[in-house]
Amino acid sequence: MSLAETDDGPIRVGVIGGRGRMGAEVCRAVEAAADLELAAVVDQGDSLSALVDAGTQVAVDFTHPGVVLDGIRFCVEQGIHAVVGTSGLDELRLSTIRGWLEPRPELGVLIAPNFAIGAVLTMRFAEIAARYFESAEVIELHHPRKADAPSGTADHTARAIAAARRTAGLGPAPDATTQEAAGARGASVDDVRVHSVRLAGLVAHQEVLFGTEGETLTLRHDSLDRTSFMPGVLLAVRKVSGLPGLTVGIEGLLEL
Ligand SMILES: NC(=O)C1=CN([C@@H]2O[C@H](COP(=O)(O)OP(=O)(O)OC[C@H]3O[C@@H](n4cnc5c(N)ncnc54)[C@H](OP(=O)(O)O)[C@@H]3O)[C@@H](O)[C@H]2O)C=CC1
Ligand SMILES: O=C(O)C1=N[C@H](C(=O)O)C[C@H](O)C1
Repeated sequence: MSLAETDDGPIRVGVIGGRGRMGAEVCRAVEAAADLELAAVVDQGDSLSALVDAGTQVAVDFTHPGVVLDGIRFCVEQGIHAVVGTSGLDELRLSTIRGWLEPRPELGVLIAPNFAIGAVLTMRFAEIAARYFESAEVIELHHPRKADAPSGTADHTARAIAAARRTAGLGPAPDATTQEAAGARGASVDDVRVHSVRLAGLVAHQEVLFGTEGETLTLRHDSLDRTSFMPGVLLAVRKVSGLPGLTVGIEGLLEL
């Protein structure tokens, strides 16, 4: 039996980055779920082979953009399904992962920029709203220990807005700025401005601002605690073995 096959017992879950902020929360959530078993916890300095030794069927990765590909590649080579929350997986990296999966059509890798239901809905609402407004900007706000900027969620949101604007035939958002302090207008992600705030006391938050003649629309989501991500992570863990290939986002699992 390959590691990814189930024997109708609890799903054996391994957590990569299991001593980090998200990884530790995932370990607690898995331990509290009757249909899941925490089989292995791997962190910096540990060998990924512990996942295999423990008979891991689904690995969950919350590590760092610099190492996430190593974990995914290892899982695919070892026949372990993977659920990945780590940010920094751009289109180029996604196509590399698709290439690794080609010889393993039975395996599932699910990557989500954000597992919180409110964040998933915010991205969907933003995509719907985008074509009705001349202007759109994204502000993401996070805890100061976050390694990357902008956040994966903001990057995904901005690209979804940009795609919807293109489909609607909208041109660039109006902006007459000719003089600015470096960074004052944020980063340009697919021509959508994204502003990153890092502030002690915050967890993970995002505002999407839309504006047109005489009105604005603001979408805001707040993850006040990392437990907000757990229902989405556990849903992905339960479903990934039935989703062969690469899946991006949990929208499909929520039937949005
Ligand atoms: N998709 C989503 O819903 C969410 C995604 N995230 C993303 O998840 C990632 C992790 O975030 P967070 O938990 O806050 O970060 P942390 O830094 O708290 O956790 C990452 C953990 O991974 C460990 N690690 C580093 N390298 C390796 C390696 N090669 N093998 C195994 N473990 C390793 C780190 O160890 P050490 O500290 O020693 O380096 C650390 O314990 C980020 O990319 C973040 O953006 C976060 C929240 C929600
Ligand atoms: O690092 C975090 O904390 C988070 N990272 C993800 C991202 O980069 O979008 C998801 C969420 O914003 C929390």
